[in-house]
Amino acid sequence: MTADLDFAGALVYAIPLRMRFRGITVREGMLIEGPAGWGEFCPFADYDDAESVSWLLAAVEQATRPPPARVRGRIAVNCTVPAVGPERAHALVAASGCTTAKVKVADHPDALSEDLARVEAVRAALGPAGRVRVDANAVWDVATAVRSLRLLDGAAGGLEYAEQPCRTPDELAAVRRAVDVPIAADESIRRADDPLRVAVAGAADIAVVKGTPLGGARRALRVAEASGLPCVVSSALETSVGLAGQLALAAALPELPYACGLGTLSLFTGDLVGDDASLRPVDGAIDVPAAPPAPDPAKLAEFRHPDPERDRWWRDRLARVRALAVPG
Ligand SMILES: O=C(O)CCC(=O)C1=CC=C[C@@H](O)[C@@H]1C(=O)O
Ligand SMILES: [Mg+2]
Repeated sequence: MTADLDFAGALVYAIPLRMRFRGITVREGMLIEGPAGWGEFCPFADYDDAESVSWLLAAVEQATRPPPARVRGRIAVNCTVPAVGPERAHALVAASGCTTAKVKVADHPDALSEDLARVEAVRAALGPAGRVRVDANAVWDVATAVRSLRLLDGAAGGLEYAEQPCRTPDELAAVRRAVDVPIAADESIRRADDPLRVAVAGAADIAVVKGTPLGGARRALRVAEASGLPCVVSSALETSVGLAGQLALAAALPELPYACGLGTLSLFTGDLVGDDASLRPVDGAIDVPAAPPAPDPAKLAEFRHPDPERDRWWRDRLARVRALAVPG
């Protein structure tokens, strides 16, 4: 299946972010061309080779197969608010055109007062009809999650949901029993040994499905079905090339009751496709492209990784992950 892919000609990119997100300030990855278009291979540095196999499968699916059948052509998205001060958070939300915002919280051990101020500012920017969700990226213990979520729910004037407050499904279930805020599972699904078998029903109200780390749109659709829960599609900070695959997933899900976390190009200083093809939200939603957009040569020249050692690191990583994906 991978014989048609131009692995040797894969391109390594580096795009600075506008603000630190998930501990990174520059997003790196690779673009790979195949018979159906371009795919993006961009596991974060903390994903080891074995965990990166599914990221490669997502790139291969997109470069070799057409997107799955869609049931919608436009995807409502949330504004993503990193761990920034309240003024910046307010400005980001006000400029986004979105009516839902996802606020990063628990960025460091003493973050709660900053988190409360950020959430209040986001509510003020959205007005009473907007929706505010938070994401703690699995760092709280159960007691801290329960205490923090009660306070954040108050500061937000009602939270839509809390994403991955703790690490394990058992901890999520305990938090879910103790608070009124709905719970969404993210890392419990995308970093599970077998996302098709992970039991999040009972531990969560909502499943966050990310097509890129889950092995592509088709595999993510199976994970969504196996979860038995309403789903939110969320980005893994791809350029427009990889985001197209995530939008294809969001377009194919039978039900999509929540805004998706796919407005993340606002965190980037640039993109790899032309400005007219860049998958940025307009009025809080993104139109699903018919096929993954092709990179623009001028943008590739601008964002080609400037460090030859880093370029080599990505090529070596791709070779190792390919060897794991296709043994022998
Ligand atoms: O869901 C969103 O609004 C944006 C995407 C997002 O938050 C994430 C993207 C990439 C890595 C993750 O740590 C992070 C998440 O935890 O959901
Ligand atoms: Mg998350």
